Amino acid sequence: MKKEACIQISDLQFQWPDQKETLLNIPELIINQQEHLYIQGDSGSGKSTLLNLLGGIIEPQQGDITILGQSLRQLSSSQRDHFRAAHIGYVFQQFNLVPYLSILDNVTLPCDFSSERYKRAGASSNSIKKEAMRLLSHLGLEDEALLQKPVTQLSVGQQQRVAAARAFIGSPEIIIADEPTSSLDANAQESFIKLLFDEVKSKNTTIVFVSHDERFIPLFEHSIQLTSLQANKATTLMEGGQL
Ligand SMILES: Nc1ncnc2c1ncn2[C@@H]1O[C@H](COP(=O)(O)OP(=O)(O)OP(=O)(O)O)[C@@H](O)[C@H]1O
Repeated sequence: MKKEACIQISDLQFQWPDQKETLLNIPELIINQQEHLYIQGDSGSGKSTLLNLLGGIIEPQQGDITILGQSLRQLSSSQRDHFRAAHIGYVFQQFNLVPYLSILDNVTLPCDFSSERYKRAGASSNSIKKEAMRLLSHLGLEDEALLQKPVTQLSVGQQQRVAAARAFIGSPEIIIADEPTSSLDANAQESFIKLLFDEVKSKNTTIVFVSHDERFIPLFEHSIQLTSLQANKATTLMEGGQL
């Protein structure tokens, strides 16, 4: 059976206003549902810019990005915000947990911004709180005493698991993970990646993962390398095993 495209990029060019050259030039990229994309590149090569384009936070000067069959170009800025909240979960390098919210309230936060995520989380486990507990438990955080702690008192690895549970709640079709393992040691990185892939296996989820750690490339069907302008080269894109 033919898989549906989850992310489709065609003829994309992007340049920041103060830059002299095109930062990103991606003629074509198709990621089907349940396939995963690994993005690597030097500092300044445009990784975060590409993630922002995929999330519809910024718009390209040329070309089109279609997510789950919806061209982002056809949406207004507020429609793009709504679309992003409903369909994309984020895990950031610094986790971005809200310090004055409990662990559970941090995890359920995306459900406050998207009725779709709220409904899907409730449907998975009868209530969004139960779904948050299920995700935390699956990610190795089930100790009741631990869950009472303020997020500021969690270890880096624990904070990262809370951030991952928050990304997964309400089953968004895409998880964008921007260097999520960079603050962990090598063993913790591997176990985190395993948990991430375990959770997506049962769902129709695509992971877009930015990292410098090439150990993880074999887990991804697609990998691209962005080249930095500072290196005085044109931005290039290589896909699928050319790395
Ligand atoms: N809002 C912005 N306005 C203007 N230029 C920007 C903006 N954001 C990023 N840039 C520039 O675009 C280039 C790519 O930046 P970007 O943050 O996408 O790179 P990156 O690959 O994510 O880097 P890093 O690995 O250091 O996070 C850099 O030259 C940066 O200065």
